[in-house]
Amino acid sequence: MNPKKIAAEEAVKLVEDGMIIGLGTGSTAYWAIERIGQRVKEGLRIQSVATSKRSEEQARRLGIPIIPLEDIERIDLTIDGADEADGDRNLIKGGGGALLREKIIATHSKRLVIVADESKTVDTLGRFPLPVEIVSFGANLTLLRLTALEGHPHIRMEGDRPYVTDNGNWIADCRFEAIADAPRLERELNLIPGVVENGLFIGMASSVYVGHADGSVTVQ
Ligand SMILES: O=C[C@H](O)[C@H](O)[C@H](O)COP(=O)(O)O
Repeated sequence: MNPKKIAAEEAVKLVEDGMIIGLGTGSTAYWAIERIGQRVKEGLRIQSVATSKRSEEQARRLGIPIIPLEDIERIDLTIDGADEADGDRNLIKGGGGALLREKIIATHSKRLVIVADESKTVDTLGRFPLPVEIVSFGANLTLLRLTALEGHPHIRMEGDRPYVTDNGNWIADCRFEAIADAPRLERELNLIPGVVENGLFIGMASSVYVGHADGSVTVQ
């Protein structure tokens, strides 16, 4: 039993005919997209928007209808993964670099359902390095501000070059270890010029589907 797969497949039971679905990014959201693809082949009628180029390619390969964001006014349900989820369903996201598109889609979704295995559940957010998307211009100065917040930032690398997001930006991974006041940190980070968005998703998730090794799924 793959806990990520069973959590994702359970969440896909929420998808109904006529919905506009936000497709998440990552190794857990992957299974949700696969299952949605199967259901589309069986006759499910939905439209979707993707949170990354990777997920869009997967959806197109599976025949899931993708619509441009400019053409929609609502998203009914988004199913996405997370790097950490606390007991209040606050999240760290962006381990796969998709946080900006994910946050835009999540903000405009009537429901954000998170799918994860139990390794992602935590008491306090922050052990997973918090991804912060920054513009490359003046990145060294932006890093100084992140350091002043005790974020111990490191530019994410891909080989010997900075990793570049779907939006052409860089990611600074920040080690806060334990984030005592996540709403405040989210605001402080986004006030830094050069920061585009950060991976704290506070009060956004409607539910978290957690897959366990014994094949069960619990919903928080
Ligand atoms: O940028 C990536 C996303 O936020 C992912 O949803 C997150 O990193 C979790 O990915 P995974 O399911 O692969 O652990």
